[in-house]
Amino acid sequence: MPIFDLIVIGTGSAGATVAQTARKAGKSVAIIDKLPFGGTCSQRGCDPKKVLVGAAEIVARSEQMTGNGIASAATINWPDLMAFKKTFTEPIPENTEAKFRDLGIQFYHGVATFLSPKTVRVGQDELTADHIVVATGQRPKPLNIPGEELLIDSTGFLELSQLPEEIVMVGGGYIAFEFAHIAARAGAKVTILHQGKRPLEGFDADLVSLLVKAMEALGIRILLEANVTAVEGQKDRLTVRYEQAGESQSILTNLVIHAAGRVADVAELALEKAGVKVGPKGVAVNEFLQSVSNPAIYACGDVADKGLPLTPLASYEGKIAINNILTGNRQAYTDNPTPSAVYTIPTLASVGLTEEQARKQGRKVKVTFQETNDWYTSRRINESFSAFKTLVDEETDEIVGAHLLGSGCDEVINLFTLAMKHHITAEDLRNTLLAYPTHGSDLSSMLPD
Ligand SMILES: Cc1cc2nc3c(=O)[nH]c(=O)nc-3n(C[C@H](O)[C@H](O)[C@H](O)COP(=O)(O)OP(=O)(O)OC[C@H]3O[C@@H](n4cnc5c(N)ncnc54)[C@H](O)[C@@H]3O)c2cc1C
Ligand SMILES: NC(=O)c1ccc[n+]([C@@H]2O[C@H](COP(=O)([O-])OP(=O)(O)OC[C@H]3O[C@@H](n4cnc5c(N)ncnc54)[C@H](O)[C@@H]3O)[C@@H](O)[C@H]2O)c1
Repeated sequence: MPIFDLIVIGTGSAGATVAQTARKAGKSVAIIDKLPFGGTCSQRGCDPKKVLVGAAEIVARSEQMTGNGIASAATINWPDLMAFKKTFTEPIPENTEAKFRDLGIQFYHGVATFLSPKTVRVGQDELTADHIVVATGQRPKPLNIPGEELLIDSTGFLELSQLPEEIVMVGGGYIAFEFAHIAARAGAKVTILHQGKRPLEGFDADLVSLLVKAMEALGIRILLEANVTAVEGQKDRLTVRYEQAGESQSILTNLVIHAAGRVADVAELALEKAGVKVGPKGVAVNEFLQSVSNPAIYACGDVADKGLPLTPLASYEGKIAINNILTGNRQAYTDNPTPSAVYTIPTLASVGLTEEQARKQGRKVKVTFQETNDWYTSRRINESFSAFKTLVDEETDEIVGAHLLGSGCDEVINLFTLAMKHHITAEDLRNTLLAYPTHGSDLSSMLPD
């Protein structure tokens, strides 16, 4: 039985960070993945998604400017766009494998399953190690409805060779909103069926309602408190059945996409054989990202029950987990300001507390909210929906939350994050010179005097 210092399960942002750092520190390392190496972000998530968003932005920008110097709007050629996307995703597995080989990391393809607290099986191999890191990410949550097998998930959407005319998204979070914009800009008729009262629940309600208006102006239908009960039909002739306000309704469509959330991917791990406890949000870990029930096991990234399931956190947690394995639990997980963006057009971005959260916590904050479609940065590109909301602590003058809607706000949110992380006050920010005219130069006008 091969014996290692460390086994890592998962080759995504979290797992790869752990394996590479451990190997560079001289440890013998094995890494396992059931899918082509490289994880979600680079092959089935952030990166390919944003290639498609890039094309959708060109369509949106050219539509906005038609009649203002642009003769006609651009259109998307879906097969060409997918071919371009593949130039990013296809090299990933080979490049990842080559990196592991160069570093001397032993790699295994297949499903990892625990046999005991320190032993894992992959295919015919049984591997054992002093420490095992679970970095297996998330998978779409089961919907438990008849016809569930007729839906495709985000991975399926990012692989579509042709875009159908009509699409229904089940769910009202990141994936539903981002994919709805891509598909609509590529010419599809999109309906979002969301079970809750408001979509994108974690984001500022005022900005989300403006974003919803922007989507409706684009022709995207958003149905709220709509509970999908079944999907029927075959191939590209599907009926989605749902209940809304006590009434049974249905929609005929060509494609139904699962965008109703993701859960920790622990199904095949047999974690009970390793004595590893799992909570509703994933593997239960302490502040050192160590399993609360088996000290030989650590978990990081989307599969761990700490932090949000976002790429920057997966790598951050990977670094913490491996530092703790190498040095004996010295680095506690701390909540950093974590920016997040929804790549719709206009983009929605957020960091820190929402107004609702600040009020619940009893924080005394100055709240500044304004629609900015008449600001130069929006008018220059003829953007109709843009706004911001900032929250500044009344006593310390530090920013506790920033919420932005509009072009460029996925970059501007990083300036707010820097200010929050390094305790730069609103006054200091207002007095910082920033290149003009840029989206960033709007920052000082978003802060109270
Ligand atoms: C469509 C989509 C778009 C996204 N867009 C963004 C974005 O714009 N920005 C952002 O910050 N985040 C985004 N995310 C989230 C981001 O992709 C994840 O937070 C990040 O990839 C998590 O990394 P990870 O290493 O924890 O897991 P992953 O990258 O998911 O890696 C886990 C790996 O473990 C493997 N695995 C699972 N179980 C087993 C097993 N039993 N045996 C062997 N291998 C196993 C899987 O095959 C997978 O390769 C997006 C996610 C999706 C789905
Ligand atoms: N830009 C980004 O950073 C980005 C983009 C995509 C995904 N992600 C990550 O991936 C995760 C998964 O994305 P997601 O959009 O699937 O999940 P999500 O949690 O963002 O949204 C799922 C939504 O679907 C709703 N829902 C749940 N069950 C439903 C049902 N049966 N019918 C209708 N609606 C239902 C939920 O209330 C929720 O609003 C996210 O939490 C995020 O962390 C990030």
